[in-house]
Amino acid sequence: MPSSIVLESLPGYAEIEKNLLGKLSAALDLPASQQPHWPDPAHVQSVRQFLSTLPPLAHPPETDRLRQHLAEVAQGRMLLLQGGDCAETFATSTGPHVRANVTTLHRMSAVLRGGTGLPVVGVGRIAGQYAKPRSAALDVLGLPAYRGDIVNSATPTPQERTPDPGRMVQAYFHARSTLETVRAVSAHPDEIYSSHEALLLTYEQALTRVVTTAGQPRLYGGSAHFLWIGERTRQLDGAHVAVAELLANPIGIKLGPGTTPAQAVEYVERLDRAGEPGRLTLITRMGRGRVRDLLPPIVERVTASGHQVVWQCDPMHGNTRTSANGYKTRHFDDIADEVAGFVEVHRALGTHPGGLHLEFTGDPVTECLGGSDGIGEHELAGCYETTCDPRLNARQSVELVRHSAELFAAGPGHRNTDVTA
Ligand SMILES: O=C[C@H](O)[C@H](O)COP(=O)(O)O
Ligand SMILES: C=C(OP(=O)(O)O)C(=O)O
Ligand SMILES: [Mn+2]
Repeated sequence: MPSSIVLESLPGYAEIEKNLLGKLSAALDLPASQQPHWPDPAHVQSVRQFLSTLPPLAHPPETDRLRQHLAEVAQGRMLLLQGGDCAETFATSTGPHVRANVTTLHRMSAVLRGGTGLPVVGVGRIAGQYAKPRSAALDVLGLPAYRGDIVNSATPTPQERTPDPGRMVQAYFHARSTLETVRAVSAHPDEIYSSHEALLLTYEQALTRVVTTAGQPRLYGGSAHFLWIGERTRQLDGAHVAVAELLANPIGIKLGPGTTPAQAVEYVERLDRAGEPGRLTLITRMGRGRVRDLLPPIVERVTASGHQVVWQCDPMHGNTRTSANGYKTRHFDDIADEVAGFVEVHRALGTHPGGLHLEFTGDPVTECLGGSDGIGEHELAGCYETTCDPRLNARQSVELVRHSAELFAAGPGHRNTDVTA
């Protein structure tokens, strides 16, 4: 197999590279939802140019390793555990916070592995989860909504809420330092991969590189190993899907209760053109009350299409509510019940429930209700720190995974590992 150095020196290589980058630009010309209104487009261009000269944060050989793990998940031999903050902030990209999240993810993985007998690949919502889609353009004060630290500040003043392109550079360096901590606390083979929602397309474009792997030049998103498309940006005629389609990274897509089985098949055909097991993760987030009804026809149609996807349950985003005292929150029991519904559906259809996508932190926050500490509405104010969605704290996270492990263990994957015993 020719090495990338040899290939890159061939006369036609520049043309191949230009062609791939041209496809990326064409995808970026499509309508894109949830992008900030930057006040100074020239500043955006100079930031994009600067970021494009920096080394990627995720290296293609690591990204390829994750692809191999996800192929195992898609084929029922492994589980995927993904999670972290809803919105990482620059102020909390500190050693203690990152360490707390990563060590909690390790503990959760160990509990899931121990409880199911299946190997687990861990992916953090980490080192890039700085951009947030919002339901409304304005907040309750009538100010532009906070869209994540990569765009503007959570501080409620008109000046702080004005999108600032310089924040993309800060995000890059915060992600770099976060990765340093992740690597320091994750000795091989407990490698933790990075992921975030590929929302802010200027940032994603600036970090995309043409890289030759296995003798083939391809576009690698360099901002993280795994990128997902959010519920609010999954339009089939939009830029987010078109960009993701071009990338060699494993891709996820959130599917909310409005997703039709026909749409799910279109996503699979667009985002897994080569029919590669685990290339695509379908992250369903239906809500506890609807998962048992809405998921089966989607799973049936996708299975009939022949594509081998990773089925992952996000039991957080369909179960958000406002407490009587005004906090955006979620109840542990609702979260646990959506996981149960997800596993029941996959067991009934003979498909592999591939894993979980959670919002959690290792910090002792009081953002979600319930769990063995019985956090009630009046406790929410005690330590409510998120700038966007409520996260499970360390104790609730481990408890949820322990409960989930019992469900994930009761299936064919577990029996297979037991057969040799
Ligand atoms: O994770 C994210 C939130 O669910 C999303 O940003 C929407 O939040 P909002 O309804 O508070 O805007
Ligand atoms: C915004 C998020 O989720 P969704 O796109 O599913 O609403 C998220 O994961 O934080
Ligand atoms: Mn969220």
